[in-house]
Amino acid sequence: MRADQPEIATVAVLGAGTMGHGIAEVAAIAGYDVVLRDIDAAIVEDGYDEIEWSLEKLAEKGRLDEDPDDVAARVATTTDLEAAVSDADLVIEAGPEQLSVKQDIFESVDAAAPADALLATNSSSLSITEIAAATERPESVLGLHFFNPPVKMDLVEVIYGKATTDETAQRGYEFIESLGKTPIYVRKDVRGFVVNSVLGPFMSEPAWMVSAGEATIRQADAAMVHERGYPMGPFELGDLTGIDIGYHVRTEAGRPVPPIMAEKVENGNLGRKTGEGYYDYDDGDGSDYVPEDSEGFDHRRVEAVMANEAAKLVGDDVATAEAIDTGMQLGAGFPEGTCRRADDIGLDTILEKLRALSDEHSDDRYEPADYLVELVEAGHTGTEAGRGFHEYDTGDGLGDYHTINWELDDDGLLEVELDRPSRMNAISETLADEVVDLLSSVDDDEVRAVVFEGAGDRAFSAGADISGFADRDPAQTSEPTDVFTTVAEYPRPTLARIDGYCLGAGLELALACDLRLATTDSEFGFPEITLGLLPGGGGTQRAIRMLTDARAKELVFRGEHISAERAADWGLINRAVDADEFDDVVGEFVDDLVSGPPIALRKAKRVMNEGADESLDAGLEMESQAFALLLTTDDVAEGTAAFAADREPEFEGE
Ligand SMILES: C/C=C/C(=O)SCCNC(=O)CCNC(=O)[C@H](O)C(C)(C)COP(=O)(O)OP(=O)(O)OC[C@H]1O[C@@H](n2cnc3c(N)ncnc32)[C@H](O)[C@@H]1OP(=O)(O)O
Repeated sequence: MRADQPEIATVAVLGAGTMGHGIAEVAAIAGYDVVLRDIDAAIVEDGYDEIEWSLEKLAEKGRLDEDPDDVAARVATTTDLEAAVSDADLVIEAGPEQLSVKQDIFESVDAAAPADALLATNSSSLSITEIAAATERPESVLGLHFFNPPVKMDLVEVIYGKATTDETAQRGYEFIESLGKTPIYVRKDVRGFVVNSVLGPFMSEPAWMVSAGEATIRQADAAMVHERGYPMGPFELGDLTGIDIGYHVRTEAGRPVPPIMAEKVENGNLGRKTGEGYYDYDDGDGSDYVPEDSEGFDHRRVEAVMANEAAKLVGDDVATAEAIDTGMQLGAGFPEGTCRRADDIGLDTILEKLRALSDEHSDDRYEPADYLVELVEAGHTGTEAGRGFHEYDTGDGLGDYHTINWELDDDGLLEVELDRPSRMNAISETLADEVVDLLSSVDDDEVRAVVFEGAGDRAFSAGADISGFADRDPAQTSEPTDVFTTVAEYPRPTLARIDGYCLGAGLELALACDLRLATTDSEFGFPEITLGLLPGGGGTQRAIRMLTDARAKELVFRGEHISAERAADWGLINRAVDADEFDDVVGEFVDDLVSGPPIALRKAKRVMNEGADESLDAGLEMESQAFALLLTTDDVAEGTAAFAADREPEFEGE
């Protein structure tokens, strides 16, 4: 931010509908003074009531740090546009999706808002450049595209219009970060921005296939959900968002409309809102596809067209591959980013598929993006090649991981963050592999202790990633206990720092650690039984050894959550601590672990873990051998000397 630009303190939100009041609410939660404006007093009051209702709900769920009344008190309401924006540092327009309406609003805002205010539109489909043209200061206008509902959705696209300056975009980006949300830059004003551009083929390609009799609706939905792990099928999603919406987007862009889509719109079958769309919700069972319907669907075709769209965006400098992947995960709930998935499939395979489709159908939409061709010609064909859209670790360990973050500090503390907050840090195969890779590659001699934690403020981890679970072939599923065994056997003390849900495989990971500390708001459980499974990552065995028989079986058989207090009372965790003391308590534990004698800690861990499965005599024998060995170490000399001198010992692990 330039020195002459004001800190954002006051935000004016124009439009009190679903998006407007949602944006006003998240801004108020983040501490901004907000003015919510709409043309009609009743609409503004409805919007304000929705904010109050939503804040109460957040407070009930323990997801608000303040009293809801105090947050709501930061939102003022008005119908006077000039009054709303005259003191605003940031104006966010969230009116109807009509260019002329938005241009009228921006013209008025331009006349009334301070000269240095940032002017944003929440448009999801209109041109930022054309909206900005209604002002005398298009350089200060940008898109801030929140997703619905803003309170729940983490992603915001920060979009440049043609004249938007870097300073303007950066101020918008930093504002979004200050809301605790995740911004991605969309550096050119392209139709659909990033998320809707890539989501387009997810919905339209299956529609072309069904229109041509190459697939059925249920087959496509079942395959994309149960085989490829998407949260919804393309037709199910079309019914939810409204088939007419996709239809209008395509016609306005001058793009052909798949016949099945056109037919539905002509017949007024627009989806859930009309009771019938691709599925019948009034007289039928709605989206009633089952996993078995998926057989034979060419999902590669859909994913190839999506990857091609992503390649166009990267090649045209609209967005980076990282931004696209973040956008698709947080904005569309995809299990992984489109670029990352394309890299896993292999960009050469994707290119081949597009060329084959192009030969077969001679349609522009299969024309490979220049950037995709360049990557393949340069040998950057994806994960296996070490580089594709992204760069990959080539097997020599300690790479830049995708689903975990890690840091090894000078004291030897290795912090590992499970980083899939939009999926409650669910443990995917990739995440499990990355933890194993990290622990096997890091130099043990430099590590004195390991702390695992979950990203975000909702979960340590809500378990194994359930997406596509039902359809997974057991023979193809990698050994689920690998990661848990690696953690359990890691030769340094490990600690799980738990704040939020700790369920299923998440709890199994925590149980594989030596120590577990949790905030009192955390919840524990093995819900696997409710899915027809059992805790398959060592959970049954560790729980039965750690708890009484009755308690372990209660956890596994009932699948219920238990509170952190009960978990501590049962001995499942070491402590349940109030949130405001949590960091201090974790710090005290960690200090002891990283400053303790490394060899003695390593031996103690091993003797205790292995001895527990042996007879008492065998365990005592292991203990006495370890004790004798420790007597020969420098650390013992240091420990006893420090005791005699009444000072803190400095153990070197020698
Ligand atoms: C061998 C080991 C096997 C296992 O571990 S099996 C898995 C066992 N775990 C579970 O069954 C827990 C599943 N999750 C839940 O029950 C709920 O979530 C919570 C109670 C943890 C939280 O509920 P709420 O506050 O309503 O949040 P939300 O909308 O359900 O979750 C936010 C997003 O996170 C995704 N998610 C949550 N858990 C998982 C998971 N385990 N695998 C994959 N995704 C998960 C959701 O789907 C959703 O995503 P979207 O926002 O796109 O709808």
